[in-house]
This record gives sequence, C-alpha cells and structure tokens, in this order.
Amino acid sequence: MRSYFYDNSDLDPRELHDSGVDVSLEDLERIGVHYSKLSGTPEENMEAIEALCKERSYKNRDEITVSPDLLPNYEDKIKIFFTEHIHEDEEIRYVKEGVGFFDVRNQDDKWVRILVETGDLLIVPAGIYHRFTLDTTNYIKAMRLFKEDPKWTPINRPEADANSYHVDYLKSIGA
Ligand SMILES: CSCCC(=O)/C(O)=C/O
Ligand SMILES: [Fe+2]
Repeated sequence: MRSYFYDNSDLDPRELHDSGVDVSLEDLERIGVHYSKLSGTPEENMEAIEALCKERSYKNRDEITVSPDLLPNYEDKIKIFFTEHIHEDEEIRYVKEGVGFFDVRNQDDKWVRILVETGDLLIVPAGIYHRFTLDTTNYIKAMRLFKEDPKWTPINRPEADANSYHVDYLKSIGA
C-alpha cells in the first residue's frame, strides 16, 4: 500500500500519477479512511473479515474480478468506477489478488491516490467522494462487503453535493 497526492496529469489513469508527495496513514484516518494489511492467505483472513462484518453490521459480501477479459461489460464498468462518486454506506474492500487504485478526495478537495494490493483491506467512509481504477497490469480480485443487499449504488458528483451522507461526512471531518 502507498498513498500520495495524485499528480492530476492527463496520462492514462492506470499509470501511477505519483506527485512525489506522500500522504500518511494518519492523514487518511483524519478523513475517515482506514487501511490495514491482512498478512495471511484469504482463507486465513476470513476470521478477521467475519469479525469486521459483525462489528460494523455488514451482512452480505461478494467477490469481483475487475479485468478486461473477466468482468462482463468491462469498458462500461471501469468508466463508472472511475467517475467521481459517493456511497451511502462505507465501501469495504479486501484485495484477494492484484492491484488497484482508490482515489479519495481529502478535506481540501484534493485527490489522494491509495495503491492497494494483495492482502490490503480498505474502508472508505460513507459520503466521501472517490473513484477506482486498475493499474497497468489490468487485474484485481476483491471481496466487497455490503450492509444489506449485495447492491452497489454510486451517486455521482455534483448530484451528491447535497446528499445528506456527503454533507454529514464533510461535517464529521470538519471540512
Ligand atoms: C475493486 S472493487 C470495484 C470498485 C468499487 O467497488 C467501487 O465502489 C469503487 O468506488
Ligand atoms: Fe465506490
């Protein structure tokens, strides 16, 4: 895992876009983003994931493989994932294999890029603007946790500006 300010260049989003300015785990915590590394195999890590589900009342989960050949309607889906959006629940992702980038907006509305890889567990808070893309290896397999139905609902910017989960989120970080 690495996190740093996105360089905002027009290159392919799957490139690193590393501005050279790192963002610490503490800075991520301040905007409500939690990261942890699960060091075992996916099977060994299931106990930790079950405990997390119980603690945060997440009842459902699925597995998604994002890759041009393996995800149906890949081109549409990757565009949707990379369109800036919020969710009304936390986005909890456990990376079983591969690499990807979650970009999150910080308190100053700047993009922070979070590089996740095998074993990484990321919790993105409800209401934060974010987006997702692959890196140039074009492959990630991740477990997605859902509170209720296994349903993925993005609300895009600017429609989400007035969303109460977004407004409450901004208040919670003092923005
Ligand atoms: C690797 S999980 C696919 C991306 C996703 O679920 C999401 O919500 C992106 O914001
Ligand atoms: Fe999302």
